[in-house]
Amino acid sequence: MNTLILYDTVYGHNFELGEYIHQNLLPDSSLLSFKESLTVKLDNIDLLILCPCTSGEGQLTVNEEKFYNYLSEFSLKSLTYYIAGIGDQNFGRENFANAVNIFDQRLQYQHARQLGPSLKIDYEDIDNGQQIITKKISKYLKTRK
Ligand SMILES: Cc1cc2nc3c(=O)[nH]c(=O)nc-3n(C[C@H](O)[C@H](O)[C@H](O)COP(=O)(O)O)c2cc1C
Repeated sequence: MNTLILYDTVYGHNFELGEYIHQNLLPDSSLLSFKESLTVKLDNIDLLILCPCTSGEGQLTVNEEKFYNYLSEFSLKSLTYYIAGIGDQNFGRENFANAVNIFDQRLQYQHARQLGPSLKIDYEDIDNGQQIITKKISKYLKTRK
């Protein structure tokens, strides 16, 4: 299985989340920043995990936006994806970790398959988020065997 984990980060939380998934759940995956992702041929990826950072008022970062546009170059019908992004609830319900929603809508629009419901994690509740992710991905890996 060809697995790619992408993150963007300002303060490090989403990088650490990507690293957690990489080290503990998907050790054979590649872990890259969104900035490094624009040369990856997504046709060759089976499982895409996104740990996006939310910036501005519920917006993508510049590098996430580039990747968002890059997605349209590919047919993603055989891609499975999972999105888990850390944000800050103090930015309000509409804006909280909204990068997760933006990518979810885009990937659904391109008919990619969801591994499980996308997850928004508050930066003060990361341990709980990691537990949910661990359960989801472990279950998925068992069903693939
Ligand atoms: C300028 C700025 C704008 C932000 N806007 C949002 C936002 O709209 N929604 C949100 O959930 N978090 C927002 N955040 C908070 C970050 O998403 C949050 O701190 C998160 O932990 C950052 O992830 P990181 O540690 O990977 O950089 C913003 C942070 C900054 C500095």
